[in-house]
Parts: sequence; C-alpha cells; structure tokens
Amino acid sequence: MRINLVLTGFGIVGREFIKLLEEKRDALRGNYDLDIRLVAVGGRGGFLANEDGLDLTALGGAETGSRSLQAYADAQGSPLVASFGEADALIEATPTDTDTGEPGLGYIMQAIRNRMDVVALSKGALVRHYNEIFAAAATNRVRLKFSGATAAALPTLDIGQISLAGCEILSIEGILNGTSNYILSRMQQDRLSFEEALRIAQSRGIAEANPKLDVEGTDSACKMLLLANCLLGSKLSLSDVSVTGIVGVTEQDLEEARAQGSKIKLLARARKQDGAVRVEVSPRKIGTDHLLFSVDGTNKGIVFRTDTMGEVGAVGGSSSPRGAAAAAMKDLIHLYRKI
Ligand SMILES: NC(=O)C1=CN([C@@H]2O[C@H](COP(=O)(O)OP(=O)(O)OC[C@H]3O[C@@H](n4cnc5c(N)ncnc54)[C@H](OP(=O)(O)O)[C@@H]3O)[C@@H](O)[C@H]2O)C=CC1
Ligand SMILES: N[C@@H](CC=O)C(=O)O
Repeated sequence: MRINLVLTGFGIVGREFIKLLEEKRDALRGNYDLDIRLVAVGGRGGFLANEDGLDLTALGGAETGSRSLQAYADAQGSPLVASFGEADALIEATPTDTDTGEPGLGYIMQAIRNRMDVVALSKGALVRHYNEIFAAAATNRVRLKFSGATAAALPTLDIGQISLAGCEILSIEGILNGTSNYILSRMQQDRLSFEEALRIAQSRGIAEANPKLDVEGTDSACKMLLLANCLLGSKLSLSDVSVTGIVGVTEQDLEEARAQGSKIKLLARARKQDGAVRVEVSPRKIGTDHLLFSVDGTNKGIVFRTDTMGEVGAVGGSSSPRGAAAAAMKDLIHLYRKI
C-alpha cells in the first residue's frame, strides 16, 4: 500500500523521522506492506515538494531548519512552495506553543480539510483546540493519532485505549517529561547544577525549543491533560491544571531526600474525584515503595490504577528525538497496517 506523507517542522525530530523512514523502508514493506513516500516537507520558509518522493538520504543528512530546505530547493532548481497539497497523512512536528496552538493548529486543520490523517508530535494545537480538531476530523472522516505528544516512546495512550479496554481508569500518575527527570536525576545523583543538567538535556535534543515548557511543568501538564481528556473523559483546559515545575527544587531539598533514601520526581497526576477529574503537576518526594522510584535520567514512566486490572504501568521510553520519531512511525503503522 502506497502512503504519501507531508511533514511539517524540519527540526531535530522531523529529520529523525526522515532518517527512520529510510532506515525502516524494507521493514515497513516486508512487515506491514507499507510503501511510504515523503512528498512534502516544510519549515517557516515554505515547502519542498515532489509528488514522486523527496530524497530521504539528502534530507536525513542535512542540517535542520528552513535554511537547509531552501538550500535543498536551490540545489534541485525547484523553488519552495507556500503550502502543501493533497497527500494521505500529515506528520506534525513544529514547535509547541501552548498559548496559540500555532503553527501546528493551522497545519493540522489544513490537513483535515484536505482529508488527510494526522499524526501529531507537537502538543499546542491539541491542548488548546482538542474538541474543535476532533470535530473537524470526524466531519471529514479522517483519523488522528498523537503518541508523540503524550510521552512519545513511552506507551501511554496505547495502554489506556487498547490494553485497558473495558476497565475504568481511576487515576493516572506519570513521570512524563524527560528533561525534568534528567535534571533532577543528575542533580540528585551526581550533584550537577540545574543549569549544567539542562544544558546537557538541550544538547541531546530532548528539551523543548522553549525549555521553560519543560522545567516549569507545562510539558508534563500538556501530556497528562491530553491523557485525561482522552482516557478519563474530562474536558479540561490547561488553565484547569495546577502546575508547579522543578525550578523551585533546591539542592538542599535533593540532599534531604537523598539522606532519607527518597527521590524527588516531577509527577503528573490525573484522578477522578467526586465526579470530576483533577489534573496536577508538582515535584514530589517518593520512596522505594513507589512504582516510579527507579525511573531515572531521560526515562519516563506511567502507572494506571483501574477498577478491574489493578495497577498497570510502563517505564522506559527514554526521551530522545529518535524515540519521538519512532512513536510517530508507530502511529502511522497503526493507521495503515492491514497485517
Ligand atoms: N525533541 C523531542 O524529544 C520531542 C519533541 N516533541 C515535539 O515535537 C515537536 C518538534 O520538536 P523538535 O524537533 O525537538 O523541535 P525543533 O525546534 O528542533 O524543530 C522544530 C522545527 O520546526 C520549524 N518551524 C518553526 N516554525 C515553523 C512553521 N511555522 N512552519 C513549519 N516549520 C516551522 C523550525 O525550523 P524553522 O524555524 O527554520 O522553519 C524547526 O526546525 C515539538 O512540538 C515538541 O514538543 C515530542 C516528543 C519528543
Ligand atoms: N521535552 C520533552 C520531549 C517531548 O515531549 C521531554 O523532555 O520529555
């Protein structure tokens, strides 16, 4: 089956996705009967487009960003175009902006109008305009997946939607932001400064373009909000979430926790209470009896508490551009696999 794709956002994750498309080409064909062709990729400066498929090797080896797309276009002698045309699916990997949802919102809505399925990695549009996006998708009979926006390589939505089908999910607790977890782990275990640990997380490509989203807790809040609205049936906005990040965690706090055999973790929680759903994010001291105690470094973790299956969790899914790209690829496979 031939699938034509558009990619918005030629950043670290976007480029990693292109590399994976090439690396996994044979496996996608052999295991899933999917022949995936990238027909457009766009940045702020416009779109490279070729209905016969773009050169994945050249793009995978190029610098990220719009200037690089312009250089590719110049080398090919074909100008960038203002927008993308029709295709089967959009992979949305532009920066997350939780105030406006843009630029992801515009691209997602355009894709839906073009009757394209959507795989979102950015969170802004979904967090700000979840209902509107899903209503438009239903009207246009297209499908939307967003593992990349809900902790990426760590399975979260899949567990809630598939593995826990038939259960009532009573609460969800998670370490959902790799950057914050990395900073806390390195500060606590290696006595690194906050700034140095953040700098390393940035150099690994896992921090948001605006790292305040990570360290002030917004990224964790976005992920848990999406999980709650999707799995617990709430209709909450970001303003309904109580959010405290890790910027106020001091070396002394970490030292005290260490002395007690505890750890401080940035926990995102959603729970049903008195007929409503409450979502909060805050740093918490946890002991060895907590299921997420051993989740260190860039790893993440999630625990669902259910009425019939007890506690079910997953840990790992280290934050990385490759893991994020792989999560988008997983979504794509599930959209189109017949086998
Ligand atoms: N990094 C990670 O590990 C993960 C990231 N994500 C999400 O994936 C998304 C991308 O992350 P990441 O690749 O790290 O971020 P980057 O900042 O590396 O990449 C984003 C790219 O988008 C481009 N861009 C900016 N504005 C626009 C626009 N209006 N139209 C099209 N392209 C635009 C930028 O290039 P230019 O401005 O030159 O066009 C930039 O190269 C984010 O929303 C993030 O939250 C999700 C899971 C994990
Ligand atoms: N910035 C995030 C990656 C994308 O979701 C993180 O640190 O986990």
